[in-house]
Amino acid sequence: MAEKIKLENGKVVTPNEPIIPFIIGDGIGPDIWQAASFVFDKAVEKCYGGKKKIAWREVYAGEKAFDLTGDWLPEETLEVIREHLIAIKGPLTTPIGEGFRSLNVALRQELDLYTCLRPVRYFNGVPSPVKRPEDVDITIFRENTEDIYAGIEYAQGTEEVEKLIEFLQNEMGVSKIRFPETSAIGIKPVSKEGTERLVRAAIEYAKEKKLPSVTFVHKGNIMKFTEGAFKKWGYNLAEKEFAEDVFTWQQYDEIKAREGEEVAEKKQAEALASGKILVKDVIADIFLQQILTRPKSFDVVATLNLNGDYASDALAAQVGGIGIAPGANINYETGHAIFEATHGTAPKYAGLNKVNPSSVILSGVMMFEHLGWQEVADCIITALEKTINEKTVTYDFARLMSGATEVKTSEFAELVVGNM
Ligand SMILES: NC(=O)C1=CN([C@@H]2O[C@H](COP(=O)(O)OP(=O)(O)OC[C@H]3O[C@@H](n4cnc5c(N)ncnc54)[C@H](OP(=O)(O)O)[C@@H]3O)[C@@H](O)[C@H]2O)C=CC1
Ligand SMILES: O=C(O)CCC(=O)C(=O)O
Ligand SMILES: [Mg+2]
Repeated sequence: MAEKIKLENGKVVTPNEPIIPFIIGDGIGPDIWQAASFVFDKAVEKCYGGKKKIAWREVYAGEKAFDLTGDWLPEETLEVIREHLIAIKGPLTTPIGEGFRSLNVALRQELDLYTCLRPVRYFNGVPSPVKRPEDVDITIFRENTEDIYAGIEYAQGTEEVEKLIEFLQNEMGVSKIRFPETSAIGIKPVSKEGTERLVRAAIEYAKEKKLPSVTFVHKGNIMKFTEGAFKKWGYNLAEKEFAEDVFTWQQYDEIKAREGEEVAEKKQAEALASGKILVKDVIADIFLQQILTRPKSFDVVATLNLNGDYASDALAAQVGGIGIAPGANINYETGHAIFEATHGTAPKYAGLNKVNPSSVILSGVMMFEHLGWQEVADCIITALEKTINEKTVTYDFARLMSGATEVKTSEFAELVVGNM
């Protein structure tokens, strides 16, 4: 019997026939969803021989929702996901000139899915532009509800922006708006609560997976009270809530100021030798260089919304591109999660049965792990790797590989299933 997934004592409880809402998505969405869901169903069948299966329930968002209901993001869709906890989606186009800045962002905000979790690792055989792609094994915890990404913006020439600029100049003494007559204004909210819950989730993850470091990526040297505070609140939270588990660069600096560099070095070395997680930070621009020059320095990354967006596409490129970049949007307290690829709707490929479905397939792998169906996740990974190693791949990999056979999205899915 089809049943809802539940959260009991903070743990996901998955029935044998869980109802999982899905959004097909716009652009390449239908092509990749068809391929990915075929892989999911076959893997579940292979692992459980009919004893377990997914009861898929389609919900609408984006162009399909608009065509059917006149609404880009119907309330019913949000209600169904709220009720069923877990969902998976294809990419959604942002309707230009409509009320939503981005439907994807709106879904994250409405359900308060504060962590955008994007693990980036190399799969054997995938073509990459770097020499040692296997050195990349970095999990991004991107804050998903705040920052300049929250969409609080006022267009140039509007009454609102005039009011805001006048307030900033006259009430707040701001004199740095270079061209006040022709400026638009964006607002960047970054809170202590928002930072703390994200950083807590990132450290919990590092603890659970026994990873040696968590790095805060920020631009706090310039944006001191938002990105700088993210770093400060992050360090304080780590030291307060994870005193037994971490050693931080903030502690290092304090010991160094008090007792000298040698002592600080010694204490850090002792802490790390005893298995503590090193909590450190890096400024966002140099981070983009260091992920190329020494990616092994990073394990878990906790960062703000916009930094996380840029970093996830940049890191994806290092391990083969956005065609193989999965993700999840999660609220660890309520248990709500929406799994989705890192990429968008790639409109020029819509309906061509051409693009790589691996990002959605791997987002499904993350979903199966989250549900506790590890054997299904393992079965898909093994078959996917085998298919890539056989060099039967979609256009994005084929153009970078020698001796590859280019296959269509649906053919790739069939080959993956054949390799299970
Ligand atoms: N979560 C979401 O739903 C997201 C939605 N979007 C939305 O998507 C739309 C298009 O955004 P855009 O900036 O073009 O970014 P996209 O990620 O949609 O596409 C950019 C490029 O990435 C490559 N690509 C994307 N997906 C795949 C895939 N599955 N397999 C192989 N290659 C792939 C293609 O590269 P190439 O040209 O080299 O072949 C494509 O042209 C916008 O409306 C944007 O707002 C964007 C990001 C996330
Ligand atoms: O919502 C969008 O249109 C873009 C979102 C995005 O790029 C992302 O979350 O990585
Ligand atoms: Mg993005």
